[in-house]
Amino acid sequence: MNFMSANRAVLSDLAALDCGPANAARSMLSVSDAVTRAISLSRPLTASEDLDLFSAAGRVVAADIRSPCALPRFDHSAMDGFAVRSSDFAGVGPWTFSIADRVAAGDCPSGRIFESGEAVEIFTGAMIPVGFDAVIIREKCSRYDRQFTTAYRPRPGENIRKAGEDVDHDTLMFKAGTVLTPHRIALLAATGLSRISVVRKIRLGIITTGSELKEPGEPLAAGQIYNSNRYLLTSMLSLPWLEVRDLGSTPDTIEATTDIIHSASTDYDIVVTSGGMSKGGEDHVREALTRCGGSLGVLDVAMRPGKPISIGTLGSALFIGLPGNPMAAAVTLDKIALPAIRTVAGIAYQDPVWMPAVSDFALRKKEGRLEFVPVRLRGRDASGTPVLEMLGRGSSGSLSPMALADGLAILPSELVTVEPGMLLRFEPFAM
Ligand SMILES: Nc1nc2c(c(=O)[nH]1)N[C@H]1C(S)=C(S)[C@@H](COP(=O)(O)OP(=O)(O)OC[C@H]3O[C@@H](n4cnc5c(N)ncnc54)[C@H](O)[C@@H]3O)O[C@H]1N2
Ligand code: MOO
Repeated sequence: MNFMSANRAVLSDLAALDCGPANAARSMLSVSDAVTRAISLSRPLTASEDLDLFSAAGRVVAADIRSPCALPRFDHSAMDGFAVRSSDFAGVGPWTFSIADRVAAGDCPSGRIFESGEAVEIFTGAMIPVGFDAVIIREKCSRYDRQFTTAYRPRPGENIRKAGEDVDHDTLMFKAGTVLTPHRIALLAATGLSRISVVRKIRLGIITTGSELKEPGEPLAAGQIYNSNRYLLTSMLSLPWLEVRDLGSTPDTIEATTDIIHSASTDYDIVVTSGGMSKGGEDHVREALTRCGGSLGVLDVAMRPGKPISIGTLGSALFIGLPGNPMAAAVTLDKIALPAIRTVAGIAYQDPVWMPAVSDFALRKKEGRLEFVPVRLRGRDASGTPVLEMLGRGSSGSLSPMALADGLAILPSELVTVEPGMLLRFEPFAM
């Protein structure tokens, strides 16, 4: 792929950047095929529970929700001022009105029919009394006791929020699978709904594998390291609709790995492992999964980092085997495994948020692998496009590039050289 076609490709969808493995690696899946397959292996959970609005925040809607009423519920004033009839503004102003009543938010207007030349003092949020079709803000009026004068002619409808202009009665507000963000919870509250049927929390167990692993705080012997993936994965999966259980760490033996995967298989909707995915004599996860009756549908993906990512099934659970290298674990969890995990919760697939950005770096890469590079935003170029600074690419065992990055630059699989000034797809981290 040359410079110009790379610049064009960045603006199309991921599949266009992701032509998959080159000849040398035909057995590998492209990233987009891996995501599609991972999603197809995931069975959406049907169990639900009814929760109050506080508890439902961040959870996934289990069944379509229609509005039980219109919003606003009634025509009301958007400003403090005077409710008037636009037909009372004949000829040339100023015009004088008598103040015949007063309505504040929460009041029910008297229902009396007002005469021409009468106005009602009104406050933000108050119901518009029958017969009035505009509100003049009080700053445009001079008040003298029970009268006011104004030189301002309002438009019909001015400063009136109409019933139903936000939401109509009985419209589909949220489809099943919608995540209840704060704004959505507020909308439900405004309609008066107090209990919501949400998908029961997905039970997800995390197993870290590796004889070299110790926990932070423990003494380290030569050759040992601290288990950082346990904390990485638990924090990345700290989502309101997931119930994550840390199932601990296991040494690199086929027996221990089989035992822990077997015991997780009945209690969890999703089992995630880290490490032991490649093909060395110390990597037992794939064999252990087979011994537990599981199978893999995603196996070896044309990406860097994270090639050994594997996804399959384990009884009725979804199985996700992440590579042990920390950066590979983070990228594969985010890009391949999370779409599958979200599918189990009933959340529809969404393309990652991205923007075009300009590289300030040069590098050579292997053809045939979609590459994810940790980058930091470093201002904007003369045309206002964000500029990306590369933060290390060498080792998927490194943690600091990811820790310092604002997101990932995506290097198309066909690309072999990145040059400064090249337009790249930048996917920011969700902070
Ligand atoms: N002969 C081959 N060797 C490797 C291949 C290959 O295709 N052929 N693939 C390489 C790639 S790519 C990756 S990624 C890794 C994946 O390895 P595993 O999933 O088997 O992971 P481990 O070997 O167990 O560990 C790799 C690395 O990461 C460290 N690690 C593991 N778990 C943790 C943890 N919980 N916290 C912190 N660090 C962890 C581990 O100590 C190793 O340094 O395989 C390559 N090799
Ligand atoms: O996926 Mo590995 O992450 O290339 O080291």
